[in-house]
Amino acid sequence: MTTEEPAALELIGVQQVFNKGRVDEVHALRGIDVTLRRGEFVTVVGSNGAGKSTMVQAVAGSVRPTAGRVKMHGRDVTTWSDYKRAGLVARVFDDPRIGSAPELSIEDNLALAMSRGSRRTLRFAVSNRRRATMRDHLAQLGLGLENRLHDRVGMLSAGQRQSLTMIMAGMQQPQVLLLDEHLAALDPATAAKVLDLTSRIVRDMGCATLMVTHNMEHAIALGDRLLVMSRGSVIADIVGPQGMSPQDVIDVIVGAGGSVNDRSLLPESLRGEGE
Ligand SMILES: Nc1ncnc2c1ncn2[C@@H]1O[C@H](COP(=O)(O)OP(=O)(O)OP(=O)(O)O)[C@@H](O)[C@H]1O
Repeated sequence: MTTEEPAALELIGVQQVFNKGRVDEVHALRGIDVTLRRGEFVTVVGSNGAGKSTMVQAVAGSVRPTAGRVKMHGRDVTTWSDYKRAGLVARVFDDPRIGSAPELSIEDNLALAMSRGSRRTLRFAVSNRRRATMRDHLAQLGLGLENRLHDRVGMLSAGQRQSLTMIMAGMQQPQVLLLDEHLAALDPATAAKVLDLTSRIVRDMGCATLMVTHNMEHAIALGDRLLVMSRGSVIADIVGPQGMSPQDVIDVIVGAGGSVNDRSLLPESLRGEGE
């Protein structure tokens, strides 16, 4: 008898109600069931307010679901704080200023990333071996940051900083990587570079990855699976979306009863026709 490896990430009937019982009550997640295997790269699209960020937060532990369970490698982490999940989960935000400490040097930020999930200490930051590892990782970016280890991160451009955050996420060796519109603030050329880096880091790490994006082309190109969210539910789970056009995905969304109110998801010819 073979023992099957538990899923890297499981969301089981996850519900999230904000402002319960008030006039402004919001059902942000209405019973989400999603499973990711180790190494799986899942992209998530959906209209504004569909619940994408809330789902990411439920995985990160920054919101506690109203109902349902979150499991990582078979372990129930539903009640774990984001701090307690730090050794399992890495997250890259849409704002490049979040995710690294501006007052600290590149070296110290990387040292923190390496120690994340264990004791947070900078004591080993001066080890030559670790510094060489940092230089190797930074050199892959082709931005010359390997020669600026002692520069403060606050001096870096948005693209350099988001690239550094991706490297830091990789160094954490997480079981689950969360990318929450992490290219949104970057110009197209920089976004393309960070996207390429993302794809390399994800393949090297072999962790389960959830990437929320408003860019349908990115979602189609990168996802082993593409999830479509609408009004707090996953309305489509497309395996191997490569080869589909944005219009094909929109047809799936509409066919599943969803709508596209996010104009950036639409092909240019259809913009202006959303709800
Ligand atoms: N802390 C909160 N308190 C109250 N309502 C919230 C909170 N966070 C999110 N919401 C609401 O929950 C719903 C889902 O929001 P969420 O941010 O998850 O959507 P999203 O799909 O990420 O949207 P977008 O693409 O616009 O970022 C929205 O109606 C939002 O206003």
